[in-house]
Formats: sequence, structure tokens, C-alpha cells
Amino acid sequence: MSRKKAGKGKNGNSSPMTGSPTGKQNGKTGKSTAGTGSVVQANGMVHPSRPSLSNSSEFYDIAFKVMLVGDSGVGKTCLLVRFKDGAFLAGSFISTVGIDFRNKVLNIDRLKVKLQIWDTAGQERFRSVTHAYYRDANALLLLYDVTNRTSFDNIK
Ligand SMILES: Nc1nc2c(ncn2[C@@H]2O[C@H](COP(=O)(O)OP(=O)(O)OP(=O)(O)O)[C@@H](O)[C@H]2O)c(=O)[nH]1
Repeated sequence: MSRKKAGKGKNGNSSPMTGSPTGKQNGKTGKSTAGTGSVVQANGMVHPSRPSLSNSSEFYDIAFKVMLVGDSGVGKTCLLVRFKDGAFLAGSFISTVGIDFRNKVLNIDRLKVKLQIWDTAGQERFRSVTHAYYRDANALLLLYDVTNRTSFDNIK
């Protein structure tokens, strides 16, 4: 099986469309979860199993697009950063603007599996932007805050 390159910016991730250059905002300043370089079609969609145009040397055999969905503040970005970098984003809450993604390549059964994990903004005002990215997703992770019943109800 031929190997393809995984898209990877300088932070190990790529972000084709964030509401700000940083992907995160708190009303005043943004926090970066994004890097550079991406494989995006004209309609803004990224297809799994397509090779990235980045200059990374990390190859993969198969790719999947995964979306993190849920209310603002349920911990989508924290979950992604924890999974990707092993760190917990402590401190003040900075809300995601628009949409952002990070790549992670895992070795599973001797295959390099690239997960392109999209972190959507939970705020209502970004709903129309983030919904457009669901269409070709391979998996949706529905997140809620166990201490917030409304965030669970809103999963529907
Ligand atoms: N106690 C606790 N706090 C968490 C946990 N995960 C995230 N948080 C906190 O919850 C807040 C929101 O986390 P984010 O990951 O930015 O939330 P989000 O779902 O990405 O929010 P949006 O970007 O607005 O959609 C931050 O202050 C985090 O520190 C967790 O597992 N436990």
C-alpha cells in the first residue's frame, strides 16, 4: 500500500478555516490551536485519504475525518489538545472561532492511520459555518459537560 503525507503545520496541525488567524477567541485576544498548510477543496471540504500538500515527512496509509461537536465550553478543544499533544489547556476559557483542525497519525495494525480532527465552535453564531463541514465526516464525536444538563440536551 502506498503511503501518503499527513498534513502538518508547524504545530503539527492545519487550519484551513478559522474565524480568526488563531481559531480561538475570548472577545479580545485569540489563542492558537492552528498551524498552516492544508488540503482543502474549493468548497472548503477536506477528503479523507487524500495526501496533504504540506512539507511534512509524516506518511499515512488511510485517513479519517473526525468532527468534535457540542455546546460551547464542554471541552472540545481541551479534549483535542489532550489527545494530540498530551497537555491540558488549563486557565481561562477561550472560545473557538469558526472551525479548526489538527492531524494525528496513529499506528494501528501496522497501518499509519491519519485522524484529521475538526474542532468546531460551540457558539450558536458559528452553527452555519460548522454544519457545512459535517457532510463528509467519517465520525462525529458528540460532547457534553457532565455537570451541565443543557449541554447534554442540546446534543440532539
Ligand atoms: N474541570 C474540567 N474542566 C474542563 C475539562 N475540559 C475542559 N475544561 C475547561 O472547560 C473550559 C472550556 O474548554 P474548551 O475545550 O475550550 O471548550 P470548547 O468546547 O472547545 O468551547 P468552544 O470553543 O466555545 O466550542 C476551559 O476553561 C477548560 O479548562 C474537564 O475535563 N474538566
